Amino acid sequence: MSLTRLIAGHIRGHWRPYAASALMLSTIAVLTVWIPRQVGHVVDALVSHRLAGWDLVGQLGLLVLAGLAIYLLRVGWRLALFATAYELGRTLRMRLYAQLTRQGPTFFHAQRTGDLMALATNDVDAIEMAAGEALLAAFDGTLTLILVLGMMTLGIDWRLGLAALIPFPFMAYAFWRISNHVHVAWADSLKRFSALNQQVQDSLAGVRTVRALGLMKRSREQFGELARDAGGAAYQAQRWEAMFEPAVGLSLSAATVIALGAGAWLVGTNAISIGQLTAFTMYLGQLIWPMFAAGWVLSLLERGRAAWSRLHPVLDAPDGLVDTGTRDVPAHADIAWDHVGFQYPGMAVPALADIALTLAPGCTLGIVGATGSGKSTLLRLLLRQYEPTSGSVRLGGVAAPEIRLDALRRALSWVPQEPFLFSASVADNIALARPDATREQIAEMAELAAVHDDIARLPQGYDTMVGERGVTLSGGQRQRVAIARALLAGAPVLLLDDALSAVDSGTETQILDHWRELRQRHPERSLAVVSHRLSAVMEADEIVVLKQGRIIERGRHDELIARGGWYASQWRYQQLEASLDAA
Ligand SMILES: Nc1ncnc2c1ncn2[C@@H]1O[C@H](COP(=O)(O)OP(=O)(O)OP(=O)(O)O)[C@@H](O)[C@H]1O
Repeated sequence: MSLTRLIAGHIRGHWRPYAASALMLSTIAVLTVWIPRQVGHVVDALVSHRLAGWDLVGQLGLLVLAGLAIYLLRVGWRLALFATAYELGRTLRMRLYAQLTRQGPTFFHAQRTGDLMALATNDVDAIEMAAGEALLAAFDGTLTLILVLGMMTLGIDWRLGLAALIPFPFMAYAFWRISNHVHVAWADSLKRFSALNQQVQDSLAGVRTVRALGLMKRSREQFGELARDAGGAAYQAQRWEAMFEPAVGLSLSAATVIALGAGAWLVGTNAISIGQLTAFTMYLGQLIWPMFAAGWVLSLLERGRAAWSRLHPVLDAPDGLVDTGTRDVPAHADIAWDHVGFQYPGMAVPALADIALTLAPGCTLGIVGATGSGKSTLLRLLLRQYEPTSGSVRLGGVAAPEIRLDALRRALSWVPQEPFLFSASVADNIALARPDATREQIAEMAELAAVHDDIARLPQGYDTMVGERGVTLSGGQRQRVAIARALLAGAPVLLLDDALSAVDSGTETQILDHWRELRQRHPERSLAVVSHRLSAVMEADEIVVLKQGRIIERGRHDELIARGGWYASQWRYQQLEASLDAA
């Protein structure tokens, strides 16, 4: 879709404020061209001594009233129009936001965060300006131009009008050339602003690393370079924009010289009066606005077009995850990885190969293995963050893609190793999936996740703000808050993806004991635990050991110990480590 169609669609949906603005602008234009005519009449009447006393005051009063009306109408159209342009900005931002929430890892792989932020701010602003100020300035400018030219040629003298217009085709040509340059310059400027945004985002996210490695100087230099580039590109764009005004000035000066020369001759031959020549020169002055508006409108439209050409591919990107499913997750469903294989895009070797595994309701599955062996990927396929390359994931016999995404997500509570806390209170963070939960329910889940005492020690307890704008919780506290959040969501399946890695083993045991107590109340709930620490899975109904994407050992804890393989040696090693720690 082009920018024109986007704006046309917006106008159709919001025709009332646009129509009101157009009406007000038309009235302004008529009053504006009426003023020089009135001044011309007054001048002629004064020259011929026909106007004096209260008549003069009355005529001048009309001029003042016209000026006042113009002022009020200008305020009116701005208010009506900007409100609807902001509405377009809001709609675009909502579309962008919705698009971002629908996308999967592949999309975010291809898009840089800084770019996306720039789209939501700078680019949407530019489109807003094109749909607001640019559009109405175009309307107003064109209307004023037609009326003023009409008054100059038909209302005063067509020969004088035509003579005065000689410089304008040159100006139109100059405008066309300048606007081409403006387009290229603004596209470049928006791109460089994105790069700058990305650098700010990276530096903020990695500020501690930058400092720890003593890279401040290099980081400052990099930033300086990008800031210079962005500033330089914006300056370049402004320089081209600045060319519009001299082009207008030059044309008008030439037109005024022609008008005065030809006008003097016409007055001399009595073809027009002095009052008419006065009005004519005032009309010439009034041409400044349409000319200036033309330059301004072109530059705003170019800016809008450059922004739209960056924004619309993102808005139109196909959904990362197509929700084709129509079915619910069957009650008491077992989860099966049915000979699943998976390879990450662009990777040479598969992350998982021929995984056949079942998690029955009420059971616990432990997933262990060396780092990079595919443990997290197993859960990601169940969550449909990626689709298997071969085989399928099934819930109660139904293939995951046949299940509606919202139903699938309701059935699974996932806690990643690095959970995200939003800038909100601890209570709100826990109640994310159940905003209507009572404080008692929230506290109960926090107790189960062994984080209640930590929260009680925070300055405002459960009301303490956390996340970007609040207190910083430790990695272990964040993990436990996320576990409380998942428990409160109450999904039938809990997935802990190394989600106990930052808590000590005593707390880990406590949380897993609490989980077993909770399961007495909800015997159908199941749990899948990915962990490096084997103590987290030793009670599981089945433990699988992964190596390079394949299951190399499986069974219960005792069976695996008896087997004497990777699990048994890892267990011995971890036991030894724990006893050394305790000593
Ligand atoms: N987004 C990705 N793109 C490409 N390759 C990936 C991606 N995520 C993981 N991998 C690769 O897939 C393999 C399995 O990764 P996975 O995260 O499932 O392992 P893991 O056993 O959970 O590791 P860890 O214990 O370190 O968390 C690894 O070789 C990893 O490098």
